[in-house]
Amino acid sequence: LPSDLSDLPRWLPFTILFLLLQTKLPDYYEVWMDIACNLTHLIESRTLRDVVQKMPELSLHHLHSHRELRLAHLALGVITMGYVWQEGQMAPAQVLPRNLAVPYCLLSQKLGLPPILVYADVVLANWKLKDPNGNIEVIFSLPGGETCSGFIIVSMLVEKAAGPGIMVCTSTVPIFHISTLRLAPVVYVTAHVDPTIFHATLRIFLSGWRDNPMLPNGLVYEDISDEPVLLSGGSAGQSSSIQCFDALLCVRHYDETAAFLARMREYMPAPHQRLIHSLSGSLRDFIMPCSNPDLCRSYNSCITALLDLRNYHINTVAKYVLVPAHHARLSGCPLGGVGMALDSRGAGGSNIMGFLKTVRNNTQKALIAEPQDM
Ligand code: HEM
Repeated sequence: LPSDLSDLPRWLPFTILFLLLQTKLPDYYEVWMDIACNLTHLIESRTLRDVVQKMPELSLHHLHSHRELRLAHLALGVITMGYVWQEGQMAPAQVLPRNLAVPYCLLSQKLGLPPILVYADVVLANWKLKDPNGNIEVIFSLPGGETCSGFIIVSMLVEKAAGPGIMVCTSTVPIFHISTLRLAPVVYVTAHVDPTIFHATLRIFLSGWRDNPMLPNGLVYEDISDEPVLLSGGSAGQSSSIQCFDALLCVRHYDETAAFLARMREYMPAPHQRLIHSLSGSLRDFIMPCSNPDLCRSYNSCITALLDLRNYHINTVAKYVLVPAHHARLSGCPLGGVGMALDSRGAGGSNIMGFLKTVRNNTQKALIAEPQDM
């Protein structure tokens, strides 16, 4: 376990679900909050870039708690995505202006996060209670209306469902309790996320500036670095929960697949990275030679749960990325070949289906032969 247990509340993704109810920043940051809250409107009226350019350059001195820092990172993250992609994929901004770039990079440095919207922002830190019954809603939305909020909330519910599993990972409770992990919330995607809107709108605002043909050289953060910076967009590949399960259950990935997942870890909060690292052990090697059928079955049921999730996810990606891309091509979408640049590649520039199937197959390979009951 990470040695610094004072990290604990920040350490566990699911804990953030219960603790990060910060929805306001000190008044000094009103301008950031106003822009982030009105993002969709400002993008649709194509005025966001003008508004951002006129924004004063704020200092970070009035941000005190970790929660305030995280909320500010989320706010500047959505503003940055809106600024870069306001005009669509065809005309991304090449330079992030100083009044946004400087506080955003300083804040990112403070938090140990990259200066781009990450999963830990847009999902883990982007929710608030809607009513006393525990219903939730997003704090900031990107364009895409209910599809956007639905996508964020479904991902958040997956994190919440993963919570008890993470709890087991960090305790000495017998492993078979992990098989109680239920990732059923992912099925809500189809009810709340419209494939066409996801594909044509939301996906663009989550795109980054690494391996992205629309911003091949990256983005210049004015007065931070003269050289453009390359950063991947937001992806649930940055979910620390799923990587925690892989680590604990010893699901091994290789070559480019492992490299991509490792790169996604760099977009997670440092305490989450440390947790994943500390869980990577030899549980499977311990179970393998053991002849206890219950233990083997419990282990396999965990792997099967992960496998089911990944199979479901592959079908979802086909429905939300590949099918709409095909329709757009058939209908002679005005974006032509250029706008489709993201279709066969994920947010990280990976070949989507090949990558996801390899991850799934590696999960399957972790299954172990169960000994006969004694
Ligand atoms: C409309 C719904 C979704 C779509 C279209 C989608 C799309 C993708 C794509 C294209 C990738 C490839 C890597 C990348 O481009 O970054 C990916 C990876 C991944 N996604 Fe999703 N995703 C969806 C929902 C979710 C949800 C709700 C979760 C749960 C938190 C999730 C978890 C993951 C994980 C963990 C990976 C890394 C590969 C793995 O470990 O299996 N995705 N997703």
